Amino acid sequence: MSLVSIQNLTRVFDVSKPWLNRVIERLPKRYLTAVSDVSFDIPAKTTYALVGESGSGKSTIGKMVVGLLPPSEGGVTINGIDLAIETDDDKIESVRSDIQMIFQDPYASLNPRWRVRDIIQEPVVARGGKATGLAERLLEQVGLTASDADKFPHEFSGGQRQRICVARALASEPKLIVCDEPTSALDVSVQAQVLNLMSDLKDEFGLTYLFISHDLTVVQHMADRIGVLYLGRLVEEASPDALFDAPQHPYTQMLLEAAPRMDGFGREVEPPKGEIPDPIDPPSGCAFHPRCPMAVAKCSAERPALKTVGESRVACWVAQGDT
Ligand SMILES: Nc1ncnc2c1ncn2[C@@H]1O[C@H](COP(=O)(O)OP(=O)(O)OP(=O)(O)O)[C@@H](O)[C@H]1O
Repeated sequence: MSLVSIQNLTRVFDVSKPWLNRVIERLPKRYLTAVSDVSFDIPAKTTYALVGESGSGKSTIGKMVVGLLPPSEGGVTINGIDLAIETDDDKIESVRSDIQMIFQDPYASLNPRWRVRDIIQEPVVARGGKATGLAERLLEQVGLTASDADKFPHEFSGGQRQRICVARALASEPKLIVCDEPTSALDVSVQAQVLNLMSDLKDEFGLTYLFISHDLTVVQHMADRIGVLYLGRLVEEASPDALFDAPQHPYTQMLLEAAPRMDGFGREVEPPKGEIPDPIDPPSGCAFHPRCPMAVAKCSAERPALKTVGESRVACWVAQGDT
């Protein structure tokens, strides 16, 4: 059984303006579908990367996986338990303690008034656990020193702060860490160091990662499997080798063209061409068709499902040879 199983996950936001609805009666409600019918599994001790442009639904999926946001439809099970419907408090607590999240901005996610020791130990202390020496041990494991435990967050650089966030995430011995753009706020030179650290810790602690990024080249070396999201839907899923060697979906091809193809991490990436459509009023058929250089008539009429093509699963009529 996979550690994480995501089935037909959908999240719709009501984006009507309540004050306007009060003024103008019977104004139709407006809904934004941020995530639509997304399914994938993450086997234990592997890294699944979700990649897509801003607004493609990556963070919304991350929040549903950690239980911060309930799905509108479909669900997420972790070790077979669905946090949105489970009623047994012990089971909910055991799943919650297995999951941690690391956010993009290490500046915002550390309490500036707390010493690093208290920040790292907090998840353990909050559960009534023993934390003596824990912060010092974890700081050394993330490449800082035990004496850093007495300092405050402002005494560290951005990369060091993200290391503190990693140490805090490890404190409760999680099985799954959801990493939402963990390096994109960092200097290019520091990004690779933090990514390498996260890879090493994964092996050392047997971690499973859901890794969210807008940059395919960042996840190329970390991921066991990559899912490409476009306007809330998975459009391609493959291993990094298959995706980089033979991308099937025109959107994946566009993302790869926008990214420099050299080895390494974190270089400046040009945005892909064309405008992202309005998610409140998405295009018919395949939502990518207005930007797609290969689109045919069928693409605007019918939405393709994910099907296996070569070593990928891809949702594209042209790639599937079914035009
Ligand atoms: N609470 C909310 N209420 C209304 N709309 C939301 C809410 N949260 C997200 N959205 C919308 O859902 C869509 C997906 O957002 P999400 O943040 O998941 O995308 P993302 O791929 O993580 O983008 P980014 O890289 O910019 O964070 C966007 O159109 C966003 O505006």
